[in-house]
Amino acid sequence: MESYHIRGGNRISGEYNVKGAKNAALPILAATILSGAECQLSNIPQITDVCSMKKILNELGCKTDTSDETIIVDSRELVADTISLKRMREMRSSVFLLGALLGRCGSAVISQPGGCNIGSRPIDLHLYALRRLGAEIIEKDDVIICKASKLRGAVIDFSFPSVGATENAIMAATTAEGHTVLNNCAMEPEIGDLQDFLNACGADIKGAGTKTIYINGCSVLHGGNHQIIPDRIECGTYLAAAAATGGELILHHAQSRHLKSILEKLIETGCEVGVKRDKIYFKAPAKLKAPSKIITGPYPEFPTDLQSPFLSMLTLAEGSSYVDETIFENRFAFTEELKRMGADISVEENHAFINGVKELKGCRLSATDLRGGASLVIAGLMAQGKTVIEGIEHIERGYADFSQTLRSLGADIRKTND
Ligand SMILES: CC(=O)N[C@H]1[C@@H](OP(=O)(O)OP(=O)(O)OC[C@H]2O[C@@H](n3ccc(=O)[nH]c3=O)[C@H](O)[C@@H]2O)O[C@H](CO)[C@@H](O)[C@@H]1O
Ligand SMILES: C=C(OP(=O)(O)O)C(=O)O
Repeated sequence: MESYHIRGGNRISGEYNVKGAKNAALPILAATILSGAECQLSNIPQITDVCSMKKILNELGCKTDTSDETIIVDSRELVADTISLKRMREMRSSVFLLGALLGRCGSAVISQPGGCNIGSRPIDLHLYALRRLGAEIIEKDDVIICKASKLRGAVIDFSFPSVGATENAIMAATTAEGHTVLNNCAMEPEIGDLQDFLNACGADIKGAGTKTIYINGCSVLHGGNHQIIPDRIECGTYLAAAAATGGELILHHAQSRHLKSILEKLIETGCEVGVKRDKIYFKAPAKLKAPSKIITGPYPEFPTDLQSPFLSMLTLAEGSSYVDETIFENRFAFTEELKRMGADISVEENHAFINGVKELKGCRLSATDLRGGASLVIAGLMAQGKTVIEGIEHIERGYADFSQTLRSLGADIRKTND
């Protein structure tokens, strides 16, 4: 079983090239199916979720050719419309195959997607949108069978701005007959990236990044080239690690306009932040101050994916910090592990109260989800003595070369197989 061994106390300092966004790369890889042609995607992060998505594409008949951070997907010949239970369970993003397959061949057979254990994560909004576009959906035992002899444009009103449901609806509507209007959409930058990729393949989509998206269906797409946007969550995680350890960072290929709520919180804790084109210059004080309450919410509010790294970072801050998690009902599980290190945290429903303590003690910890896992690594970097983190497969779903990157930035961390 692989684990990270960390000896705390070193600062996270240096320079880093931010990788492509996991949450943009995964739906866009699925969307290559809609093109029915060859697409070249660059700035693809080398993470295990991308490997899982490539396996699914291959099993459906797509040919993939990978070199470093570029993938060419040739989706001319599809041989299947069914995703196995095993592949569906590997990651949440397997659900994107639903919109892509329906749009391409009018049928898809899937099951409930797996992924991080951070809440119940139903897919009712995805299914609602696809039904509005004319899909017939039968849910039987573990299997979800979707069919549409013809998808037709529709007005779709989301009751909540779900990121994944917005993306699945965009994919299915891209090749539907007629116009689609999506209301109360999620506005995350990764949705804009999906729009840009599909438009590069000949789609007619406008409005991503706002609450309303307009799609003129077109029967045939062509191949296209696209560069994935930088990962704002990876960027925020390394900033939290530097802030937690009194470090200094220069991040290259960053998109600071996607990081507004994050940089504002870091400035409140006493960090200095400078931005020049695609670079972020960052310097943390010796001791952080507790910021005003962190409340997660749909973009542009504070991202739920950075709630845990920030909470971890605040365990040694001066004063009391408050965090409200409004997106996922089970995203404080990692705080139990932080408490074993000596953190003073109490959780009531979706509120966490953190009283800054003088030190954390190294411990043997277990990661149970991606961002919670990254936050345990941050705690290990801050702690006295040695921390061992198990369950690192969760972390490597979303961070490329996590331990090597942290080591190159000064951490005493090693990955072992014991
Ligand atoms: C691959 C990807 O992009 N993952 C991101 C995406 O996940 P994901 O697309 O799963 O997140 P959603 O925006 O859909 O989920 C937000 C909330 O809506 C609920 N919901 C969602 C869909 C649905 O059909 N019914 C329903 O009730 C969820 O349970 C959750 O409480 O956005 C989340 C919120 O920013 C991020 O944490 C994830 O990193
Ligand atoms: C929850 C996350 O991802 P996913 O939706 O892929 O499970 C995440 O990136 O923090």
